[in-house]
Amino acid sequence: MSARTLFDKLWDAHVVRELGDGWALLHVDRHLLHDLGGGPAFDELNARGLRLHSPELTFATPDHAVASTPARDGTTFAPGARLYQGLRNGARAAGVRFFDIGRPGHGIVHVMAPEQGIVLPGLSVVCTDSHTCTNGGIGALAFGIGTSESVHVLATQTVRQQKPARMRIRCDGRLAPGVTAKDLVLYIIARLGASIGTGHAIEFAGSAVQALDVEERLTLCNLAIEMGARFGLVAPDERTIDWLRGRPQAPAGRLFDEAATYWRTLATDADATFDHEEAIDASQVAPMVTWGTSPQDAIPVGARIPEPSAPPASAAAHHAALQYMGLHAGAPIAGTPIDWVFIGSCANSRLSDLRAAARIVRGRHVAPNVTAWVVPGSEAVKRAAAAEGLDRVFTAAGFQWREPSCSMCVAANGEQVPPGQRCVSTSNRNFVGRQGPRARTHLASPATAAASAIAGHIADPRTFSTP
Ligand SMILES: CC(C)[C@H](C(=O)O)[C@@H](O)C(=O)O
Ligand code: SF4
Repeated sequence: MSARTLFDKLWDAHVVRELGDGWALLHVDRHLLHDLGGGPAFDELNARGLRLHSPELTFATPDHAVASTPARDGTTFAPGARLYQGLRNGARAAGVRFFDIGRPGHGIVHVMAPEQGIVLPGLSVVCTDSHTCTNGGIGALAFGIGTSESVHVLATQTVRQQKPARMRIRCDGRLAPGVTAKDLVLYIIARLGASIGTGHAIEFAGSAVQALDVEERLTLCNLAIEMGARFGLVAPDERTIDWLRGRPQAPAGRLFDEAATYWRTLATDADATFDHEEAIDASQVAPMVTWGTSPQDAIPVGARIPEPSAPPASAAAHHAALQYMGLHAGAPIAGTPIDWVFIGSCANSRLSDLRAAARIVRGRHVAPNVTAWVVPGSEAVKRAAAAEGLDRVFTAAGFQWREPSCSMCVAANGEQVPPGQRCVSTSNRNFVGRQGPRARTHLASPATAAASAIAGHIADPRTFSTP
């Protein structure tokens, strides 16, 4: 067989039938359900008199519309109670594993699925959520689908999909100290634009990507959709294999070793070709922060807010973004006073993210003008962080330590940044109104968010010595 990319290998392994014009019917190995999509999909399945095809390949977790308040339950955020109950009842009736809040395994769907070993390299994974691409960080064929497609998956365990073009973004060189995967991906989006990946599956490769730990690769692929790509991928390697060994839903013993032997075959062949290639010098990346209302509006934290550039349409958008954000071109972004810090979301709420933030926070205090939250991405992250004492590091510094939820990333559970207020957020979208009506969002890494919480303004994490 001719040389193939990682993406080709994953795709080929799942084609049930070619449908013509680049379309294929794919087998789905893991169908993930969250509270916004899962209940409605079960309702439609039932209304159409269809039966769930493969309950053992379907996994449900409530994440978007549940409160993150300490001691919450599924109904604490009353408007989300129906979604929570719809998912729970639909899952129970259909015999689907439901990871209830407060129980081991619960969390933001894109955090708990790889963490639990539900998602593995080489598997196809779908969810009614655009950030399903996160799972590509361990070499899964993972992509977001719509609710009617989810009903199709429930009924048939297959999905119709058009094969995208293949892109490789090679990142070589070393990330400087204090620079993280979040900074790298914001840098890539700023450089190549928020639509560079449209119609493509992006493989992130090169020495800088190989040097990332697995959780950082999940962060990198999480933002593939913010460059327009429904698939982001990193080839599984020994780090991936070590990270997955012993996960609750992963195979064990000899079966794990056999699976790992297969995973080692998935990397792109040396002579495989891509439809589009880009190269990034990772040594040039600084801690990044966004100034505008698209993830591509990212600049180094030490830079000035850019002047609008031609053509006029983009200049108008630039002005609108500055106005929405209450900022002025030419001013330094660092030093901008803030009101909120949100450390959470499927981009940056894993244990390594909380450790990075805690390193800066330890022994310091949140500035009096700032309300700062830590929302761990899963029950397992929350418990592991607490076992290391990170919860106390944060609370002693004046942070709120909350329960796993999407929370203020999308404010679907009512947890909003108040109108006109400014938030440094470790999430992945800074769209108009994303964190609440008129809320102003600056995307950044956990270290930059932590440094900003302490400083009371947007701050460079490298200026904080860490003990
Ligand atoms: C609500 C959900 C469908 C949505 C998505 O698809 O990504 C959300 O998770 C988001 O991050 O905007
Ligand atoms: S944490 Fe944010 S980006 Fe991730 S699934 Fe939830 S709402 Fe979407």
